[in-house]
Amino acid sequence: MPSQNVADILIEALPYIRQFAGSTIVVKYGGHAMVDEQLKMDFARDITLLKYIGINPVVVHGGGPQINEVMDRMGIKTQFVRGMRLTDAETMDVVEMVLGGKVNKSIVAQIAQAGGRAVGITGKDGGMVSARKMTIMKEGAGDAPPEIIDPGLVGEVTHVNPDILKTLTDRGFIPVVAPVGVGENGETYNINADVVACRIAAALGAFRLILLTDVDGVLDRDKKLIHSIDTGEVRRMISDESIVGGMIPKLEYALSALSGGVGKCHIINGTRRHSLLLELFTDQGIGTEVLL
Ligand SMILES: Nc1ncnc2c1ncn2[C@@H]1O[C@H](COP(=O)(O)OP(=O)(O)O)[C@@H](O)[C@H]1O
Ligand SMILES: CC(=O)N[C@@H](CCC(=O)OP(=O)(O)O)C(=O)O
Repeated sequence: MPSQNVADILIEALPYIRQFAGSTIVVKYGGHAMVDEQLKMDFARDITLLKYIGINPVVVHGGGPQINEVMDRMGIKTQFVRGMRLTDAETMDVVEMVLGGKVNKSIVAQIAQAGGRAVGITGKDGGMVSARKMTIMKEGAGDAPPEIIDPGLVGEVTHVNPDILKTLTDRGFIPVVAPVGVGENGETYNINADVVACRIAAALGAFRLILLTDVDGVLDRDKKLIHSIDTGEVRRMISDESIVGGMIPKLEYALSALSGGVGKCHIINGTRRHSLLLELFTDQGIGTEVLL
């Protein structure tokens, strides 16, 4: 079991630091990994540390549970299909306020407290994330044909222009991106954060893509961690429903990021202290590696 002490991790890290210097690492920070203030501060410190040692981290965050909490308070019902929140205009307003406002700015503030210089943006800034309306195919029960679902203002990414991210990282800033995109006619889209992280990682040709969630990685039916998973196994596990919900887009888009040129992709448990450093800087690594 790897140590959880930062100093110990760093001693083991030296050869990796040399290898990773100057490279870009995209970190998807899932809403379920934002458990408490201590863990959030640890995350901010780990991201800042990466920048200090010459790596360029780009944070793409979610905030699903944080949106749910506000929707609950407002008495608005919410529903997910295949890991996507059905998004009407009212929901879109809440999503944009929570993700682009509260969640984004609190990550920026915590990185600042840790000594880093973060800039919080959404996919709308600098024309970064272009999107169009997504349609969702839901498997029919038994022999029933698949159902086509209109998810409202849920977007699929059509294009990522990474210029703004490159400008920020080149100037020493840490970009923190909320997963909101813009359509051809200026309309706002709610995009699953895993999707945005994977597409940004591909657009940047990232060396690593790390998806932080609230489970140790992809688990089998006995809840045992799968250390590496490839396309065939992902397909099998989705069709026999041992992979469901938010894990579906995570894996599907992680695979497309790898085909898009990302070096390596790992799904790890962000509720474990310093999991990011343990993944990057230890031989054993943690979590699940996704392979083509
Ligand atoms: N086979 C599986 N292995 C691990 N987690 C799974 C699996 N199938 C579904 N999940 C669910 O996926 C969740 C992670 O996805 P999601 O809820 O979107 O998290 P995040 O907000 O971190 O992106 C896990 O908490 C778990 O409930
Ligand atoms: C379309 C869609 O589902 N968008 C997500 C965006 C936030 C997100 O992805 O957050 P997590 O990474 O914490 O799950 C949502 O509305 O919850």
